[in-house]
Amino acid sequence: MKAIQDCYPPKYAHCYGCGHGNPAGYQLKSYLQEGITQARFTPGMQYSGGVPGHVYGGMIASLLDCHGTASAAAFASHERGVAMEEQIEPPRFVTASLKVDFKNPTPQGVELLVRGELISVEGRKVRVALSLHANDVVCATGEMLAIELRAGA
Ligand SMILES: CCCCCCCC(=O)SCCNC(=O)CCNC(=O)[C@H](O)C(C)(C)COP(=O)(O)OP(=O)(O)OC[C@H]1O[C@@H](n2cnc3c(N)ncnc32)[C@H](O)[C@@H]1OP(=O)(O)O
Repeated sequence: MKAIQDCYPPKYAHCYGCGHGNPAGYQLKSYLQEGITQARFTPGMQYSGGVPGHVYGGMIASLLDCHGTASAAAFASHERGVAMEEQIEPPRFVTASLKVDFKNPTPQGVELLVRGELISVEGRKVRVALSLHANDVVCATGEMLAIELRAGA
């Protein structure tokens, strides 16, 4: 299955979160399956938080950020009855607002699961509920408002 981010036009390949053309970035890949989006990522040990063995909060927020905008694009496409990979110029979303709740420490050295569920699509505005899991424990939850870029942006 093609990742949502792999459907973006080449000009977005530099994205720190997901760009395949950014060797210093995460190169995150998100997938929409049965109404839920998922991505898996293991942060390097350099993303240590202040407490030894815990992942830095900003890293967690950035995973939710990139996965959330990819989710918004996939959910909006699905609502319009067309898959991401079927479009020459699929919709692109940026984060207008991202709220993160840190529920439990996120352990380092563990593969993290990031999930997204659609809350609503309202014109160019898509709201996504996000969560980040480690070893089946919910470490963070979030809510994003993503806005679709206008044509030509
Ligand atoms: C393309 C590759 C993207 C990769 C994504 C990776 C994830 C990211 O890191 S994105 C980077 C961080 N985000 C940004 O830099 C975005 C900066 N902000 C902007 O560019 C603009 O404010 C933008 C595009 C979000 C909205 O601007 P614009 O297109 O002019 O829309 P605008 O008319 O102001 O707002 C549209 C609607 O959204 C609402 N809205 C906009 N911002 C917010 C907000 N922060 N909170 C609540 N509502 C908002 C407006 O009220 C409006 O609602 P309605 O249609 O009901 O009146």
